[in-house]
Amino acid sequence: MSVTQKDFENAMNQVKLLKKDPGNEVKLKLYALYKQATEGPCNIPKPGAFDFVNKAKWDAWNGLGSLPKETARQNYVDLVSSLSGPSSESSSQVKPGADSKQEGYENLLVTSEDRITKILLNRPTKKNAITTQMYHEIMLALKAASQDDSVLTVLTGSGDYYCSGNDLTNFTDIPPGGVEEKAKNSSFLLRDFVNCFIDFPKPLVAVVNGPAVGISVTILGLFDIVYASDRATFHTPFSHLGQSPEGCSSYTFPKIMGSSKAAEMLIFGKKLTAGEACAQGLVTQVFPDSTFQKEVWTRLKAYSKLPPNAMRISKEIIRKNEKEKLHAVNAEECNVLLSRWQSDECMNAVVNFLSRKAKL
Ligand SMILES: CCCCCCCCCC/C=C\CC(=O)SCCNC(=O)CCNC(=O)[C@H](O)C(C)(C)COP(=O)(O)OP(=O)(O)OC[C@H]1O[C@@H](n2cnc3c(N)ncnc32)[C@H](O)[C@@H]1OP(=O)(O)O
Repeated sequence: MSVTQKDFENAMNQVKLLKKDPGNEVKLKLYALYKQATEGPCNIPKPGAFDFVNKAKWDAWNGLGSLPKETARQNYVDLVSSLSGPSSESSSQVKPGADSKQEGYENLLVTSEDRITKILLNRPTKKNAITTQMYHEIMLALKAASQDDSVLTVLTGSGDYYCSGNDLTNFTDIPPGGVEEKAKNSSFLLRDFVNCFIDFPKPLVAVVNGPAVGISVTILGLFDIVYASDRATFHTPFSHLGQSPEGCSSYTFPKIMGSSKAAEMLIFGKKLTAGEACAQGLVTQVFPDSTFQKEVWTRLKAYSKLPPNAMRISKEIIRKNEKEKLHAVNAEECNVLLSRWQSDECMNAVVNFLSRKAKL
């Protein structure tokens, strides 16, 4: 059976999550198959003999001759699957039954207990800022949660923050194709990431244990319930960062809180307290921090005993008329960001953040 574009994309994501370095020879094979699958036969001039790295890459790609794109795609998927082996396979599968902890994620802790799958952002020293790898891990965890035996899925953070948004060092890892290539890849990544939330089939709950920034705030409009500690704050400083709204917030926020309140947050970066966010409908309920975990988990355990099919079908009917619109909004927001990320305003803001400690 031939592989689909989705299989190919999944394989690309798997490569980023490989625990063991597969070695240069395999990496060259992967590179060559990827280029052949996406661009066809080698179409760039042969690098000079002393340009060792690019020459090795060129040799590997050129060596595939006129291998059809479809076959290259198939070979790429097969190679990745042989590298992933059973351990990484199991990392994206939730074992049915109680109390299982899934291995294989670097900055997430995914557990399944009492029919609830909990995805914990687990990078507390960086306030749970989301690295490129974490975007992929969260997508894999959501995919696994959508297929496991749990009936509710929870996203929460470890330490004092819920999440400080996109890790701003994601801007520093510029590939040979330059900022434009990085921006394009990031735009696809962001689109896929947000799509996973739009399409998630089970009730999805955010347990906002502390301050939330950027994308961790905007995607809240795609959750079914948002519980917040009274320590939590909600901040979307997009203009300060030379960026623009994502996570479908340009559509969900005005709908949830009205256009002027949404503008204060999304254009002017007004930070809301948990109480304010609740009054504006972004948060379902606020709990005192001292009893937050106990009260929330007691409530969620009770909800998890409700008939799962009824909950899933109710979610589907509540959301289905919006899905097409949300996908269109997501695509448009990612497209706008593609040029925002290449703007001076954005670059300067990122440089300011990254150099702030050096200035102290
Ligand atoms: C062209 C390339 C495009 C690439 C794009 C990739 C895909 C993008 C998808 C876009 C999606 C989303 C947009 C957003 O989310 S915008 C919001 C981004 N977040 C921020 O602006 C927050 C930045 N952080 C802060 O303002 C502060 O750190 C804080 C969260 C208010 C906490 O302040 P604090 O004083 O209490 O703690 P601090 O010492 O600053 O932080 C502790 C360590 O954590 C590091 N850290 C915190 N947040 C981030 C972050 N977002 N990115 C990277 N690092 C972060 C901080 O640097 C400290 O580290 P260290 O101890 O100095 O090593």
